[in-house]
Amino acid sequence: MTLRAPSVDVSPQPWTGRYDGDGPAHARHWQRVQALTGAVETDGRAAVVVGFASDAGVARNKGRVGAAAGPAAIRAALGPLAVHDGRVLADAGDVRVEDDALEAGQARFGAAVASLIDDGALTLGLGGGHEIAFASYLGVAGSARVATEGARWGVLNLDAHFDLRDEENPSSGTPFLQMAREEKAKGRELNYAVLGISRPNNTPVLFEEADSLGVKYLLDEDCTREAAEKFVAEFLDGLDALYLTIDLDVMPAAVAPGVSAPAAYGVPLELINAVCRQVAASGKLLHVDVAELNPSFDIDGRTAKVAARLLDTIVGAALTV
Ligand SMILES: N=CN[C@@H](CCC(=O)O)C(=O)O
Ligand SMILES: [Mn+2]
Ligand SMILES: [Mn+2]
Repeated sequence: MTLRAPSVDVSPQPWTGRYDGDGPAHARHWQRVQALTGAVETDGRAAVVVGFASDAGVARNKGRVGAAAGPAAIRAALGPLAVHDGRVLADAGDVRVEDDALEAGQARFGAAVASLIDDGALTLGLGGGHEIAFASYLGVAGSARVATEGARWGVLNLDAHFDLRDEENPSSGTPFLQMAREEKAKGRELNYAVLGISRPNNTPVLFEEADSLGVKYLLDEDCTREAAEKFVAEFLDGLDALYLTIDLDVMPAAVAPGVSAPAAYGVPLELINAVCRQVAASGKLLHVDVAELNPSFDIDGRTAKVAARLLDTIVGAALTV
């Protein structure tokens, strides 16, 4: 597969980790990741990291800022993890949102993701607040697979929140309503499912918005393993392609403290990990992103480690189908 560096202003970031030796017996992501500059020839399908270093959406949504440092923290947690298979990982670099220039940053990220999907890559977006989701949407909807070939696609959000706020100013609380409106303008309906919704953390108006848009959702309290896998299987059934977005606040605060809005209840990590594997193993996964990591509220890097572990699960399952 030939990967080309995106034409937007990004450059591959440093990766570090423990060194035990060279060769496959000692392999860790930091040793294997390929810097995506120019054109890179890979052995089979590659997963390509694109960061979205943005505080703008959480700031606009009156949250606790710090998510712009998320991409570097996820790389630092993923770098040391061992690699047991022939997976190929590349790093395109970070799109950086300066101050409040959110829409321009989302457009740059979308362009980068679309071109990498068109090259055949599985793209991994590292947030950033959940405003990364609208940036990801621009990439998915702009890819040839969706825009030209007309793939039936949907977005599965693992999140305690709907993020369907109706606000004049787009933020980390609005991306899925923005997507629904964009799709409507194209004469289509957004296929949107959310797993992990916390009833006390979403007001009635958000449930009404979700119902009026036909959003499928599973409450955090109803997330047994069986119910979650059935929910995801039924959503996947009607689709050719999926965009998976993981808001780390879907997990309990003890597991994911490093977010703007930690969850009192949350969906257990083992269930979120199982759903990630299920989606990646379906062969339909087009793009995934991880949102809301705020390293300044993290405890001993545990949220970053969770993000890295989930990405490791996804890449392993998606590239070995
Ligand atoms: N990205 C979305 N965040 C949540 C935050 C909720 C909260 O601060 O309690 C939302 O807007 O609903
Ligand atoms: Mn959330
Ligand atoms: Mn969210």
